[in-house]
Amino acid sequence: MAEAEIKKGLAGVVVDSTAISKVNPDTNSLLYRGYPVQELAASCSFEQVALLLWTGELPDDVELADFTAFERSHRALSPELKQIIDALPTTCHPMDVCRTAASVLGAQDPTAEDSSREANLAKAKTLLAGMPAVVAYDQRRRRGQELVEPREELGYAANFLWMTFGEEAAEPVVDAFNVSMILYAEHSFNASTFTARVITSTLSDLHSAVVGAIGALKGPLHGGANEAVMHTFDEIGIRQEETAEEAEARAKAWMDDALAAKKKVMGFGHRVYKNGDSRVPTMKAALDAMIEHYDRPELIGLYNGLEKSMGEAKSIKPNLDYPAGPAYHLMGFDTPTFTPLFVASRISGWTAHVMEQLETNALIRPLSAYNGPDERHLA
Ligand SMILES: CC(=O)SCCNC(=O)CCNC(=O)[C@H](O)C(C)(C)COP(=O)(O)OP(=O)(O)OC[C@H]1O[C@@H](n2cnc3c(N)ncnc32)[C@H](O)[C@@H]1OP(=O)(O)O
Ligand SMILES: O=C([O-])CC(=O)C(=O)O
Repeated sequence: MAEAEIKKGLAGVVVDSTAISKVNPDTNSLLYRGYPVQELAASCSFEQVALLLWTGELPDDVELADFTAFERSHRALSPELKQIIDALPTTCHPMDVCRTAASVLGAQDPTAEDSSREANLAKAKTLLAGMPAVVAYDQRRRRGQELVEPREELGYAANFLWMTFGEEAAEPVVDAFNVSMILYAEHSFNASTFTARVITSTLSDLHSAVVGAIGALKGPLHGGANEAVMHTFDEIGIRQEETAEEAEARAKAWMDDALAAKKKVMGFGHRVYKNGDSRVPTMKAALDAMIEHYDRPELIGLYNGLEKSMGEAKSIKPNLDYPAGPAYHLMGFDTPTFTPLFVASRISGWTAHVMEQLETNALIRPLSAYNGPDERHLA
């Protein structure tokens, strides 16, 4: 067999088609089912966007009301799942709790083995409705706080914040959180979605695909970067008494040192976008709103300092995780909770891909080039 060219990391390889989203690095745009993500973020709720991703169309009033009623009645953490979460050490990463919870929810679901589109859509809706309670409760128990029950009169974003903090969030915070959920929802064949599609391609079940996707998202080269951004801010040092200019100067110096030491700085760079991530301007605007709301100008100084230095030294632009990290910090989330927030959102995209994969399934099984020892024999 002729030697095949190896495409490390599948970079530049088109493995299948999708109608769910279009990432276009040339125009720096992202469409969900044809709609620019910025327009969706400006006008829609996360619930509407999830339905769009799953069904291909934005819901009409009746469809939205049906889903809203379903979502609001499936938010509570079951006593069994709560007990399992309580048994996990608080030293484990919250992504481990998410992964475990998704697996438990699969094991508890009587329709888990039914991979019809109808059953998978119902499972996707149930998972999306149930994950906020897992993420919120896990952060609370680590702080020694009690479970907060969901409130049916609140929308998804407002209720998520309510269950996490036990108080009603201000409107600008709910809006910024809703925007982040929409921006994180879907991004074509990224590593976690591809993982979900690989698992689905074996005709395994939807929950298994989501569990695998959570594992793939955890790494700092993917979803884990939103936490890593905050670790960078912490390493530079957040000094509330500082002006934005003072913070910017320290951040620039930190970045210069980091790049001189050939460090990879999380929150920058992207496999597909080489000219800036299409979602960053919208998330940056949400971060700006949070900075204003909480009156924390020093954080924008850190943000600008890192971005400028990276841009000047390497022309590498921030990705979505860069503004999302400090925005979640300002909202009050603990840093290790950031990637679970990404999970809660991306469940919509992952499950849409599971359903799409099954429509025209082919087992995903690439080839490898062997570079081990030549054939040899025992004695
Ligand atoms: C929501 C998301 O998942 S978005 C992605 C989140 N991930 C991160 O923020 C992690 C940091 N970024 C990175 O590691 C990379 O940019 C990736 C993995 C996202 C994309 O990487 P790839 O397309 O594989 O590019 P690769 O890692 O080969 O980088 C190309 C060059 O840019 C440099 N580079 C890329 N990103 C960074 C970075 N964040 N910091 C410093 N240098 C970087 C690389 O060192 C490399 O330089 P070299 O050619 O001199 O060796
Ligand atoms: O597309 C990617 O490789 C990573 C990403 O930005 C995402 O999953 O949102």
